[in-house]
Amino acid sequence: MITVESLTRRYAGFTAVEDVSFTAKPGRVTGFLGPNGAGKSTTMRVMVGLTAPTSGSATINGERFADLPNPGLEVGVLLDASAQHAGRTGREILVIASDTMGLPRSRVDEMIELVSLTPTEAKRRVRDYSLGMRQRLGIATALLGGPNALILDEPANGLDPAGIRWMRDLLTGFASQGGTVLLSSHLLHEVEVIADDLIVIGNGKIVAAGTKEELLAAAGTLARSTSPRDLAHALEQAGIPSTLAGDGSVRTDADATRVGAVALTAGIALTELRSAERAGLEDMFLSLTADTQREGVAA
Ligand SMILES: Nc1ncnc2c1ncn2[C@@H]1O[C@H](COP(=O)(O)OP(=O)(O)OP(=O)(O)O)[C@@H](O)[C@H]1O
Repeated sequence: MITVESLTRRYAGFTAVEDVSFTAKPGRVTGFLGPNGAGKSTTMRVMVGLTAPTSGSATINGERFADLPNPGLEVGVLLDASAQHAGRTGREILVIASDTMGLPRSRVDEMIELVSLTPTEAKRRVRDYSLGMRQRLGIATALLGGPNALILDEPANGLDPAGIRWMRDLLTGFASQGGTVLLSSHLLHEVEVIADDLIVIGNGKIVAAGTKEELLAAAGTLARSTSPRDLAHALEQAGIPSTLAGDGSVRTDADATRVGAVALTAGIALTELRSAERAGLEDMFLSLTADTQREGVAA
């Protein structure tokens, strides 16, 4: 279990993270989403003791990272795959990490095999690794100590399609065995497939948190009609706010039954009426973070 409580981090008058609270639960993959500069990395850095909080706390299995006697046995961390020592070979990096944690050397070869680095690649210096190979090495390091929690910043970064599929299976498998996975990613399709729970942050504050089903269901209802303006008007008359999208669809937070009833009363034929859930995570993300997007995108 990863718990963040009332976490605030300020830099010289600038608030990067403000009063952020959430939990990532065992047995679940939690996706941590937000536009560039929203505060994801800062929050994750506080979790693993790389940045001190201005106030509030982050704990892993009830303990602050700095208080864990052998942190690698409790939590696997991958924040920046390119931050590994470039002059060392992949194998050397794993050997050093394994010795530091007091693990048998056999773990190193197990991990190299697990992340599908070939023995030749493992003997190559990290400076000559591709981004995807660094990412695999980072995952190997994170899993080395057999932790029950993982904190991963953009783990799919640089992976090829087969690598992304492999990462997905690895993380869902880890969670299905009771592990806690917290991952940040800008690959919304990937998060939509893999995550059970979602935390959305914008401008340093949590803008939404819940299960994926809850958050996507909260997208409301989508209706189409041959006369969408009349439908939007009828909804407005019934006290139901709606938006008329450029593609002629009418969206509202009201449930489908109410929208259907209003259309029937107004004598408007609907050509489509469904939960807007299918709009997907990308639409939800853009609408939730519209105020905090640099591009000012609206859903
Ligand atoms: N050491 C620092 N000094 C000053 N400001 C910082 C520092 N570290 C982060 N920030 C600022 O805090 C804000 C949050 O940054 P953070 O890296 O946490 O965002 P992020 O959500 O991880 O973004 P991205 O998706 O681009 O990785 C940004 O405005 C960033 O410039």
